[in-house]
Amino acid sequence: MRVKNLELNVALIAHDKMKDQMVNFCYAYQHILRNYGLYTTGTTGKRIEEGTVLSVHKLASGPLGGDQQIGAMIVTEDIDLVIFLRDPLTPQPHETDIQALIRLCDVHYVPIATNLASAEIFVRALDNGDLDWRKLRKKHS
Ligand SMILES: O=C(CO)COP(=O)(O)O
Repeated sequence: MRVKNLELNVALIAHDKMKDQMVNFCYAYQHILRNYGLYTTGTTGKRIEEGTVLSVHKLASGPLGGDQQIGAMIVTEDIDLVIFLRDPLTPQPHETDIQALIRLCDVHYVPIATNLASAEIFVRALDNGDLDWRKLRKKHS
């Protein structure tokens, strides 16, 4: 049996048109995701909890500052992987917050998947232990 690993935390965020995709993704990988601390923007988290067995920590809704709250957690090394299913075809009122979040991932060496194809690879990598190096980074931060 796998020991629950709360040392690594995953952020899950989806724009409105991508929320069904996010719920389906979380449903398919809930056996992996349930082993990690899960942090979401507000509406994404609500949808994930309605559609899966997962419990998540819900922050503010994205347009109201949720992306910035996740960004602050990245700065303190409290987020180790970001799955952000962005809608590339719809302008967002908080585009600057979105860009800031992506930038902080690059600053702090946090892997970020912005579409389903990369999300699947990353979640399997997480399960394989490929992101365990993040624990060392947290330890020394
Ligand atoms: O807008 C978002 C990310 O930029 C997502 O926010 P919600 O999960 O609250 O819809």
